[in-house]
Amino acid sequence: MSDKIPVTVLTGYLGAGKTTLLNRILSEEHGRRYAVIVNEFGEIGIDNDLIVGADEEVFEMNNGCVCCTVRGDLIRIIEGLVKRRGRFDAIIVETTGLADPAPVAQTFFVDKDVSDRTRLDAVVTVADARWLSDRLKDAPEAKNQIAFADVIVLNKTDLVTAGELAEVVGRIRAINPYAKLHKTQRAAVPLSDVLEQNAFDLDRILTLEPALLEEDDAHDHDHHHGHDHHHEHGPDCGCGHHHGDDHHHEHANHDHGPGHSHAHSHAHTHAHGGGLKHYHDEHMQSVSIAIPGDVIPEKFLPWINDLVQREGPSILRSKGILSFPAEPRRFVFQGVHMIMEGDLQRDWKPDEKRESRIVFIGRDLDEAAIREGFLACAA
Ligand SMILES: Nc1nc2c(ncn2[C@@H]2O[C@H](COP(=O)(O)OP(=O)(O)OP(=O)(O)O)[C@@H](O)[C@H]2O)c(=O)[nH]1
Repeated sequence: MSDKIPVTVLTGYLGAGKTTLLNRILSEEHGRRYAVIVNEFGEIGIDNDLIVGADEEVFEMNNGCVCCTVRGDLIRIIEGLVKRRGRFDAIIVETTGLADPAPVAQTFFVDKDVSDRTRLDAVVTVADARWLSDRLKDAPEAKNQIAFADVIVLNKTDLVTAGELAEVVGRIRAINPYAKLHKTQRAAVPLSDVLEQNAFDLDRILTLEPALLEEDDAHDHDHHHGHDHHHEHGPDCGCGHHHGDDHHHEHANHDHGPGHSHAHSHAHTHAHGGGLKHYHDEHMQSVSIAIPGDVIPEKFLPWINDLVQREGPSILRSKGILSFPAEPRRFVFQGVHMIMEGDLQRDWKPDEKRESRIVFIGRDLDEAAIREGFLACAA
């Protein structure tokens, strides 16, 4: 593994329990030292006061909305931090409850100085079991935070019945079938389940359990399968903030034009055996396609580049592991909206089945076209 500093992006809707989790992280005896970067939206210093722990350094970014100003701020703070390497082992970025995690996540790919020194370890989303279902209906940023998550801490389970909890899990799985999900009270989750996950590590990018890809819900009730579904709708960055004309998203391609609309989830319920419910989310969906063998890089690379350029606003996350003919190494890529990176990584192991697999999480994806395009790259 690289000696890059791991960064955890902690997100979640207002009041979900981010500060509770952060306090737990900072007060537990884990022998690690964390630098914490807190993004405040408007209120100065409040979260800072709530955070316990003497050894940690807390940096605040008060310059407004995380999705607009932060890149520059975050880059400056991280550059300052890495110069003082040795005083801490890892970084946690807590974002405001209204933030789209995309620009924060992108910072770790886009900025060379930052990406040379740090690696995005995981996006951890804290969700409120009592209110999440409602917020998924009326708050696009809440949905984005779920869609982006590598780890979901489903908190405040004390406030719901078992049936309500199963329902909210079903709704989460309709949006993001891949994240690890932990149900908690007071964000009490073993820190080893939240920190240092390597969820974004290019070498372990597909943390998907193969079973998740099968149409089979027998193995674990948490592993509901997101049913792909598409629907015509304009692109929607979902950031939920109104932006002036004076800011630029260099590569991020957030569409704040007339197509900016709030996604409402009109969930359909399907009762399955055992009382489990599967929800379809008409706007947020996942597409996962596997080719049982090689793809041709000269076909695949132009195709994927073109796809993320064109569909970037609606693709929240993309990941893939590819097998190229006569190439002993695995080609691994990941992306956030239209920013994508990929390279050849470790060798395929002798006992590993060489296959090519891609996953997208996004809004209103044209699954049939994506599938057709990818299959056309098969060797
Ligand atoms: N009932 C219940 N309350 C909880 C739980 N976890 C946290 N809380 C309470 O929920 C409130 C919000 O928790 P915070 O940790 O401040 O949430 P946050 O996500 O940091 O909130 P913002 O900073 O406003 O976005 C606090 O009053 C917590 O004490 C839980 O599991 N059950």
